[in-house]
Amino acid sequence: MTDSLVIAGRTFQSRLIVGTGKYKSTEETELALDAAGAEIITVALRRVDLKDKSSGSLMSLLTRRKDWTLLPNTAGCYTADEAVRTLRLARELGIASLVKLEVIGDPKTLYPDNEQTLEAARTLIKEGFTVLPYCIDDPIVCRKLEDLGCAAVMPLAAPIGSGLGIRNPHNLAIILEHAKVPVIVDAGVGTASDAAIAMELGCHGVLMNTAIAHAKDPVLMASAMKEAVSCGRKAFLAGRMAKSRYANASSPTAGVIE
Ligand SMILES: CC(=O)[C@@H](O)[C@H](O)COP(=O)(O)O
Repeated sequence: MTDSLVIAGRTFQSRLIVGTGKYKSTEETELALDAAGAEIITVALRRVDLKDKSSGSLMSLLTRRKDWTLLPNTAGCYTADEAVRTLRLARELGIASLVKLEVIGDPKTLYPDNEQTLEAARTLIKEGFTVLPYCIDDPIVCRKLEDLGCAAVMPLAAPIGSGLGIRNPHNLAIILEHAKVPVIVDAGVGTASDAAIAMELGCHGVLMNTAIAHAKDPVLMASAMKEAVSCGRKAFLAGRMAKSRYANASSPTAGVIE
């Protein structure tokens, strides 16, 4: 059975999107990303030297791995204007037009600024970018982003780097009920069960960085995340049994021969 993630007409086999920050070395980054089986790799435009393709640099790895789809992101941008300018620059350097829009509202929570995110999305979409916005887990903001033409919505599970896991499964369920574009949980995943829960809820993918990069063994955690996303997706497709307050014997008594 083929069960692919489709974003703006592009098909991906992996539903796990991973970041490239916080690793100890470029070698460790590559090993972890391979263990995650990720096809879409996000890179913070403001945190890497895009022109440094020297041996051992992150850009040399990202340029070499033609099998990865780069998802440049605007981490560290606090206004729509900054985010738009950052992505225009990346486009001039030939980095893909599929982009992760991240406009941060404050450095302590790293929560997104809704107004600025909407404004930046509007401009970028007009300019032909395919926009995947990081956003709050608010069904209204997600609907507005979708209405603007975003190719997916990426509500957070919890604050970036917090590892707190899915804080509001009910909001995610409402977002999923109404969205016609993929819903990708982005940020705050701490361990494999968080990723599985997101997928069991029906999310179309999970984006994460810190849970893998800051695990004691990032490569092992990356492979755990790969399996968790896949298991969660299978459980969602299989459809969970109904919950019941009372027991229901595994060997039914009806028809038992006395
Ligand atoms: C890499 C990236 O894009 C982060 O800004 C993202 O939101 C991941 O967050 P975590 O580090 O909490 O997984």
